[in-house]
Amino acid sequence: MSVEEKFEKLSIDHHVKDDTANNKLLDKYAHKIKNDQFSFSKVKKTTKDKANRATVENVLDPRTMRFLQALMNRGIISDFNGCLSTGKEANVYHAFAGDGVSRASGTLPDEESLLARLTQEERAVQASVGGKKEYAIKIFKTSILVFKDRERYVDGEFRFRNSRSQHNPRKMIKIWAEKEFRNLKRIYQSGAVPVPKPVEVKNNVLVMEFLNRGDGFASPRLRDYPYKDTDSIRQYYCTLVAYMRLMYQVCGLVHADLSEYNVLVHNDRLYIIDVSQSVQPEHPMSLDFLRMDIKNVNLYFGKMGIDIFPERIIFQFVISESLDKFEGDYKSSKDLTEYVESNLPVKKTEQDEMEDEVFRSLYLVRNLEGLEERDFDRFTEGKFDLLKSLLAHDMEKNFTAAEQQFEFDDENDSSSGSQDDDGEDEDEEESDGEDEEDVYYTTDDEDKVLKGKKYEDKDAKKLRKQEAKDAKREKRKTKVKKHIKKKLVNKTKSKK
Ligand SMILES: Nc1ncnc2c1ncn2[C@@H]1O[C@H](COP(=O)(O)OP(=O)(O)OP(=O)(O)O)[C@@H](O)[C@H]1O
Ligand SMILES: [Mg+2]
Repeated sequence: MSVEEKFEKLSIDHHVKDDTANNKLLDKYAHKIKNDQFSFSKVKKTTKDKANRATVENVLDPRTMRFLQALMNRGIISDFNGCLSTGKEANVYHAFAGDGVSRASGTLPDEESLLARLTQEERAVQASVGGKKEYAIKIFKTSILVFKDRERYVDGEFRFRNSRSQHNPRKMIKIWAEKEFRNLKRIYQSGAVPVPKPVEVKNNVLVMEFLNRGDGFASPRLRDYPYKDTDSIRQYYCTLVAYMRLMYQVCGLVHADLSEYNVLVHNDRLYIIDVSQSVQPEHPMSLDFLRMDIKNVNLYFGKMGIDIFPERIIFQFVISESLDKFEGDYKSSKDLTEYVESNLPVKKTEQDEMEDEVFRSLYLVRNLEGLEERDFDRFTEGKFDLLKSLLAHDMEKNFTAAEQQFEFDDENDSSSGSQDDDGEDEDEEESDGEDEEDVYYTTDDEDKVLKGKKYEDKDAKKLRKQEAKDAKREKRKTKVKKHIKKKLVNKTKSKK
């Protein structure tokens, strides 16, 4: 029996509906996907049979299988078990940790054990009796439909920006998995917000700690969590609001897909998952993503029948730099709840709802530096809302959307010298065929980042350099040209 056949035999625990919907969507638009160029270049480059790249469940193509086998060979994982979830962008599998001992090179992995599937009960027994560490393995799909949607998160994210890679699904997926790994690591190391511990990433395969409910099942999503009472709903709500602020202020990230589906309740604490799309506050759309996160969280908890806080006030709470820092215990949901409750008023009146509606329709920019040329007309027509007041001032000024005024930050004007206008650009230093490199990132206890083969320090250095370069380039991209800024300021002055 072929590997693919064996894999098809594995049953899928849940999300089956999602998968059917996904397939329907894929069928409907399959003819519109232009993948001829992609397969053509691949065929040209290699003499391998196209079947080598065929995927099982859109995920486990032979190459991915080889990575999994390599993980087993290196003793990172032992048994690779069943599928925990089949989602839009990735499948998540269960595996037991290996003994950490590399098999002699050339040892062929045992295909049987790679595809062996344990029942939940067997997993629970092995974990409790054998004391085995469990991992969740997230394998990103290389489907082009899904991949297309990712660009807006990676565009403008200078840590991962690599324009050429963005047109190559394989490279893109690698960036995506790496992005999730690095975001997880950043949050995990902060200690402020619970996330599964990241273990390793290689191409489209991410290994992390498995959050176990204790009986072989994964810990439940917030969406499926059986709350004890209203108090516990309220406490989880406040904790999640606090986590948004801590993620922003301490970890420097906006989740960008936060909802009851991407939060697990593990050992009575909320764990944030699915951070591949999370962006830094510098990302041009970070505030839009944050607003969306807040809306999702409020929508869910509002439906759960508790009092919620106004969206714009949560927004301000998350980004305010002048607000007192949280000084309680990160692990205490009581402390987190108190912190949130003492800073945020409950949403009560119709006026509050109206204000939130206006807030949802606002066009968010970070400041005048983030104003793009194409927005100039909208701005001058008065349709453009600059949230400078919201960004710059603190809670005392209790932001009301209706009171907003345009404000200009011209303090950096002198720094935008004439070089702004010459559009000079640095050379792009991008290497092709990157996806062929055997690069691993791992997190061990000393936070040592290991990289595969001979590229050990070179890669880290390259990445750091690229980040700095991209940051500069990104800044230039969104900088308003000096003459436009002048026009803009003059125009507003004359309006006053
Ligand atoms: N570390 C983990 N421990 C336990 N279960 C996990 C872990 N990571 C993910 N899961 C399970 O897998 C599901 C999907 O994970 P995730 O949200 O990261 O992937 P996804 O592809 O974005 O899924 P979707 O498209 O459905 O949002 C989660 O809802 C959760 O049930
Ligand atoms: Mg998810």
